[in-house]
Amino acid sequence: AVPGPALNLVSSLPLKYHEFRGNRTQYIHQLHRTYGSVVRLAPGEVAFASLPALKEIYMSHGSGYDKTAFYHLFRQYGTPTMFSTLDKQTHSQRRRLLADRYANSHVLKQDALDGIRARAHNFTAAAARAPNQTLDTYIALHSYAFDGVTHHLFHPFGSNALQDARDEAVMREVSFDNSLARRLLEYYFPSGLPAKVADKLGLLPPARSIPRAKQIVLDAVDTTLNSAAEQQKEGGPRAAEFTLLARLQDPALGLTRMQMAAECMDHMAAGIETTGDVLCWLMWQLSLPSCRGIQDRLYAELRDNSDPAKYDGLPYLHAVLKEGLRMFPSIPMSLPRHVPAGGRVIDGTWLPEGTIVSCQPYTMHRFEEDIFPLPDTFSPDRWLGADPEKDAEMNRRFFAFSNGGRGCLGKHLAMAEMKLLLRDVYMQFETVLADTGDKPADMSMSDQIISARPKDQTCKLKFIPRIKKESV
Ligand code: HEM
Repeated sequence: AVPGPALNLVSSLPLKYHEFRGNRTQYIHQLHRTYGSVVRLAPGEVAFASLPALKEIYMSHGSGYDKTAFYHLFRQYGTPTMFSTLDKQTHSQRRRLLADRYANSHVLKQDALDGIRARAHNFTAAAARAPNQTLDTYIALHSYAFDGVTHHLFHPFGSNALQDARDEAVMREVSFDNSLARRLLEYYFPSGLPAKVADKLGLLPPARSIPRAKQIVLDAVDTTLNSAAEQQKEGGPRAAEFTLLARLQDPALGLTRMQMAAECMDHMAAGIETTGDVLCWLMWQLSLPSCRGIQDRLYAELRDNSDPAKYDGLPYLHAVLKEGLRMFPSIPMSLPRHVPAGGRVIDGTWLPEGTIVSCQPYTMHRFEEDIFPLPDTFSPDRWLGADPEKDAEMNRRFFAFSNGGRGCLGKHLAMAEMKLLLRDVYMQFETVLADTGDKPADMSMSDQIISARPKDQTCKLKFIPRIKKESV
């Protein structure tokens, strides 16, 4: 039998209780710490925290095991997307058509990268002019992520949330969504009855409502479709060649207007929370007094390599970001998959077909302490070791972007965005926690549907210019 609390063998209530409280990831992590690398979550659901299980579930047979119906929650405009597709074949057909838009060589193309650089510049400009040098980095980083991803999706129709309050309001609509409980109810009770009852009793926050975000995407799709219909009038508005939208509109793909919009919307959502949250946690961590030495070392590396083209090959910057992704993976929670027909043995445990199985990045990055010693300590040095075998062991367990055929498509874009931002910030500023006189913000994890965010959704940091400081 799979180890775990006796109650979990007969009831899914303990798991659901923690899900509704936004605490699924920590609950599963604690179960692993108590029961080991395989634990029973609920009658038909088991979690793993080992490399053989990760490989089997996510990397075997092409794309690994099929996704569960949980992913239907990610349909956009009521239309399936690549991410929400359960069936492997349909998924891989779509992925093959879109993958080159996110290849590293494509992300690094000048037009694509210049837009991200401009947004990183907007961020440091906002920090430089912030009253009392203090910026709510939660807001500014989510604006940055929004601007960066929409540049890649549909430039010149991308957002400018760092400079334009109307666009910032769109980012807020998406990032401050509070519909976790309602969406879980939809998933567990598709009939909709419990949600209706809870509504009547005033127990639920409003349904997810992102009308302005939906409109931004539809406007971009429609503007370019109309101009295509007018035989691509010279100078008429159209999506830049490097964008996802330009690819989606290729007539050879045969996609409908709503399919294009749904795919763009999905990638937009995938690119705001994830990148914004990792950067927010990481900059908060770096701003703690204990990390002052880390900031100084990062600054020294950036100052000695000031050529902007070199940002990608800087070992310490890379190690700092990797450690941020290890400790604060913005999709920390278990990624559910079904055991295929006939059942399977996963890391020595036989499970019948249909069992929901998963690994979670949060635990994969902490559980095996011989691989990740002092797992709750922020230590970029662990990624700079001289032992290639040890590095390989850590990298095999690195799961922030998932792995295999359904792993993150946008990871090169995300890495470029995060490195460019960190480079620009830490070359110019030292950051410290702002002394606002308020109670410090709660930065602990609050699980949403698949992603997690800092609980209070605010993070005020003070940006002290390096040059001024050095010349004092
Ligand atoms: C730090 C930033 C990011 C992190 C940590 C992250 C993480 C992940 C993870 C863990 C998955 C797999 C989820 C699952 O199986 O349920 C995923 C999928 C995906 N991500 Fe990201 N992501 C990030 C940024 C981005 C960005 C900027 C984009 C750009 C559009 C993006 C686009 C996607 C897409 C399209 C998928 C679905 C791939 C598929 O179904 O084949 N992500 N991401």
